[in-house]
Amino acid sequence: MTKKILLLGSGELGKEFTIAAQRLGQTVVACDAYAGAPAMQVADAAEVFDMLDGAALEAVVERHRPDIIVPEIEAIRTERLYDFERAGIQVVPSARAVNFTMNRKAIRDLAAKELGLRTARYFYARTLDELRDAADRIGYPCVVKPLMSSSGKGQSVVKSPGDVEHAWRYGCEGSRGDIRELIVEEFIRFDSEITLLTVTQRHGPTLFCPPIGHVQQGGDYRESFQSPRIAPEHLQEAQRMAAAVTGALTGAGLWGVEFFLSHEHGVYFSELSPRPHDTGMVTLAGTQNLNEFELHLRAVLGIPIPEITFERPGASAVILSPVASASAPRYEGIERAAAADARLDVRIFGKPSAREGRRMGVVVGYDAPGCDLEALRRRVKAAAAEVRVELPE
Ligand SMILES: Nc1ncnc2c1ncn2[C@@H]1O[C@H](COP(=O)(O)OP(=O)(O)OP(=O)(O)O)[C@@H](O)[C@H]1O
Ligand SMILES: NCC(=O)N[C@@H]1O[C@H](COP(=O)([O-])[O-])[C@@H](O)[C@H]1O
Ligand SMILES: [Mg+2]
Repeated sequence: MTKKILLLGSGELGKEFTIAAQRLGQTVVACDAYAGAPAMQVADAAEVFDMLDGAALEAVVERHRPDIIVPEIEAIRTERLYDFERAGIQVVPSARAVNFTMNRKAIRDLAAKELGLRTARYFYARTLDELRDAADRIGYPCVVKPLMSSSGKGQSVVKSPGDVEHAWRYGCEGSRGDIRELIVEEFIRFDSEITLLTVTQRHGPTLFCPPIGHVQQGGDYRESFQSPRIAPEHLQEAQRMAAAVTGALTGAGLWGVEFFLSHEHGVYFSELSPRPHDTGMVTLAGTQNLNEFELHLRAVLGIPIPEITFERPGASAVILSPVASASAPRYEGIERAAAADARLDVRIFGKPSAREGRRMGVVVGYDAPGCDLEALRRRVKAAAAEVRVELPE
C-alpha cells in the first residue's frame, strides 16, 4: 500500500516525518516556500511555492494527485483543504482540525467555550484601543500574541500599560497572513509546562505518550525532556482534555497538546498542534518504542499502534543561529559534542540559510531508566552549546 503524500511545509519536523514515511515505502512530495528545505533533501520530489496562495496550492494538488495531504506548518491556505477532503483526498488529521488550529481564536473558543476546558482568561483586540482596554481588564502582566503565528512570533509579555503600544506593533508585525487581530491572555504563573503527544487512530483507541516537559524563551522552545514527574491527577486531567479537544477536531494522526501545570490551580489547556511537535523531537532519543514521527505516520496510514511504551529518559536542546546568512552556514564543535558523550546525537537540519535566532539543529540524548533527569538535561544542553553556527567562509 504505497501512498503518495503531499507534505505542506518541509522543515525539521517534516524531514523526520519523511524519513519515517520512506522507511515504510511511501512516496513524499515535499513543499515549502523556499528551495532546499530540510524535508526536500530526503523526499522523492519537491515543490517550491507560496502555500498561502490557494490557486498555487490547487495547481500542485492537481499535478501530483496525492492520496494524503500532511500539513507541517500553519502558513497554508487551509480553507482549500475542505475542498480537497471533499474530493476524496485524506487531509491529516482532518481539514477541520487544521483550520481550527491555525487561528488561535477558533481553537481557544472551542476549548474554553464549547468544551469548557480551563484556559488562561483572554480577550481579542482589533485595534490599539481595544488592546489597551483588554489588557486593563485582564490585568498585568499579560501575554499578547497574534491570532495567527507560531514559534512565539509576535508574542510579548505586557508588564504595564506603558508596554501595550509596543505589544500592538510587535504583534501586528509578527502576524501571519492578512488578519490583524491579537489575543491578550492572563499571564499564568505555572510551575511547569508539558506537551502531551496524543495519537488518534482511525480504528483503535486514543493513545498518549508519556508527558514531555519543556522550557521556552520568548515563546520558542529551548529544551525538552521526557518524562518529568507530574502529579497523577494532573496527568489524568491533561489526558481527559487532550481526548476532548482532539475528539472535537476529528481525524487520525499525532497531536502535540500543550498544558500549563500549577500546583495551586491545576491544569490549563494552552493550545495544540495537529501534527508532530517541536518539543517532541526528544522522542528521537529513543525514549519510546516509536518516535513521534513514526506514530504520526502510522496513525495517518491506518497502521495499528497497539501501545506506546516508555523505554528510557531523554532530553533535547536546540541549536540556534546567532547570525544571519543568505547561504548555508558552517557548524563548528560537532566533534567536541560527540566526543564528550556517546549517548548524544547531533541533528543538523541542513537549512539553506540562517537568520538570527533560527533553529538550525538539535541535540538529543538519553540515559538509563531511573537516571537523574536533571543531570541528563544539563549534559544535553552543554553539548548543544558546543555546536556553533557560523558564517560560511
Ligand atoms: N498565558 C500565558 N501565560 C504564561 N506563559 C505563556 C502564556 N501563553 C504563552 N506562554 C509561554 O509562551 C510559550 C509559547 O506560547 P504559545 O504556545 O501560545 O505560542 P506559539 O507561537 O503557538 O508557539 P509554538 O508554535 O512553538 O507552539 C508557551 O509555551 C509558554 O511558555
Ligand atoms: N513550533 C513550530 C515548529 O517548530 N515548526 C517547525 O519549524 C519549521 C520552520 O522553521 P523555520 O522558521 O526555521 O523555517 C517548520 O517547517 C516545522 O518543521
Ligand atoms: Mg505552543
